[in-house]
Amino acid sequence: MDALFEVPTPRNEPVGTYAPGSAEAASLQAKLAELAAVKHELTITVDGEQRAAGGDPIEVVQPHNHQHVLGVTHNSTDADVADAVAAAKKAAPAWRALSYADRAAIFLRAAELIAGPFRDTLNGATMLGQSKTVQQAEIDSACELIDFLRFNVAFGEQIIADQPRSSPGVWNRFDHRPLEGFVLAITPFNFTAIAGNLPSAPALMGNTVVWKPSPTQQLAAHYVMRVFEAAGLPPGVINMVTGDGQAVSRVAMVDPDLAGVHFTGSTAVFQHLWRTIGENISNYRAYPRLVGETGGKDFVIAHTSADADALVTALVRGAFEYQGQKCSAASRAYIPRSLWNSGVRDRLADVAGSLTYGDVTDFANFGGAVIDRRAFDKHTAVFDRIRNDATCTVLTGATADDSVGFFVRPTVVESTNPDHELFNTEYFGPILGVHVFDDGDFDSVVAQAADAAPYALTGAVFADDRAVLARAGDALRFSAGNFYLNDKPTGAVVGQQPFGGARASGTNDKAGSWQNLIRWVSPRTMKETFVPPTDHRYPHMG
Ligand SMILES: NC(=O)c1ccc[n+]([C@@H]2O[C@H](COP(=O)([O-])OP(=O)(O)OC[C@H]3O[C@@H](n4cnc5c(N)ncnc54)[C@H](O)[C@@H]3O)[C@@H](O)[C@H]2O)c1
Ligand SMILES: N[C@@H](CCC=O)C(=O)O
Repeated sequence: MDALFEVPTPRNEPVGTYAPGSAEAASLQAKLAELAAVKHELTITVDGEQRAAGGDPIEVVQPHNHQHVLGVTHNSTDADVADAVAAAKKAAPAWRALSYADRAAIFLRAAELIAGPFRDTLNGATMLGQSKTVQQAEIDSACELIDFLRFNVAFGEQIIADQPRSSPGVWNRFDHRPLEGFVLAITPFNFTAIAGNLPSAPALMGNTVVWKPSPTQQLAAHYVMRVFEAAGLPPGVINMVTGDGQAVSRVAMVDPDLAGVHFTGSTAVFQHLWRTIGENISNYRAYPRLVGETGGKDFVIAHTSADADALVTALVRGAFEYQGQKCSAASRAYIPRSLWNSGVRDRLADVAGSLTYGDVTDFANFGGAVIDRRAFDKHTAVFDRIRNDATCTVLTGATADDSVGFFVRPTVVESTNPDHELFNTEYFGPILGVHVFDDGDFDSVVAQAADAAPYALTGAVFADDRAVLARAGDALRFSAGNFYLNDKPTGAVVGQQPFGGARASGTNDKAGSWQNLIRWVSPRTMKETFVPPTDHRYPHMG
């Protein structure tokens, strides 16, 4: 049917509380038990068919209980990826011929399925597979993913409605075509919402997709794929391949029909993908669109006028929720000496030291484990270096225990050296570096912090003095794509704080906004002249 429709006005999904004794807590606990009791076969999905990939097996475990295997996935082979690419190309003509309303309806339906019957499944899979507490899973795999799906439909409509002007006797139009070819979505372990958004955003705009999730997020990714199917997504529109990505790099990245890459993950991997495209640039049918959101070294800078309680709460939540494994996590703080000595140091160390990290199925815990052995080893190596560094004082933490799960304690380290690795290296875990400065040095500290790290993702300033907030905001203008005044630097909400950073943090195409979706269309400008001229001569020719 060809008609003009107005899409439903999106609203942010309310966050469930899962309070002790509540029906929602009981329902989720039952689902957690059900998911943990099964050893899942975590397949690829190509052209609507599920099958095991042909490469080496990979065990997907609970990070907080690494002996518990949740399922087995396999590395995809070159042939698996080639099949997925072929399926995406085959599905493209019918998918892009479908009206925007029909495509949008599928993703709106997916949002309602996640809000309803699939909510516990996605939350449970995210908790068990990625070691998120119920609060952290709820804001991710339920609310943020639902929000992406609902808001993207409205943003897509806004893009389609944006049309050029027309002069008398002429009708100018934009035909917002999808890209020619297929889009490759490569997603990180830490957010189920990002994993669901990266393939679905280009698909909404009419593209077909090959999606490779992270092996450590594969349990939740498996169920996101089932949601898309249950919502009526036709076979081949989103094809999921599994494993470490090597075959994707060998096959999909160099395919002449690669139309775009939608990536979130580390800076190093994105730069590798970009280089691969650069090396093959003359082999593609069109220039592939590159959208990548990557690492961060996110700051909190306090002024003497800051509220100490708000500052400590923001540091604890910003640095230690989800074990610091958010690209937005506070990982470096700059605190004036008077504030530090009048209680902030002791309260921060006390609260951080009291946080409980454990089995996330016990809802009383504040956090879980880091994602895998590699992350665990990286943190213990950092602790070894810090302990042997005279510029560093550990206030709490710097211990780790992998006997049951990959547990790393919330760690606060004070360093007298603002050029220390604590202030420029992404660890992606629960380590907060603190530099304490003389009260009068605020402006010079802001200037140093602005460029101390190669990243520019998130950052926050705490002050009660408006002139200070304004001055710091100017000095830090290019140091964070998401900038917070008197709030923690994590927890962006779709439609409210469009998310993304610049410099080494990515292309800043703002997930959860029209600015991301516009990368997945290639407009054709059309001009129709109703009564075309029939004489080639101009008036000045007499
Ligand atoms: N800026 C953001 O919005 C944002 C959001 C979430 C995470 N992150 C960043 O992601 C990182 C953590 O996530 P991660 O550990 O999953 O990142 P990662 O870079 O290790 O992996 C990301 C994805 O790339 C795949 N991959 C790795 N090598 C590949 C290759 N050669 N070819 C193809 N695919 C390959 C992985 O399997 C995974 O699916 C952190 O740096 C974090 O800051 C950024
Ligand atoms: N958008 C999330 C971070 C995503 C990266 O890991 C936040 O704002 O905390």
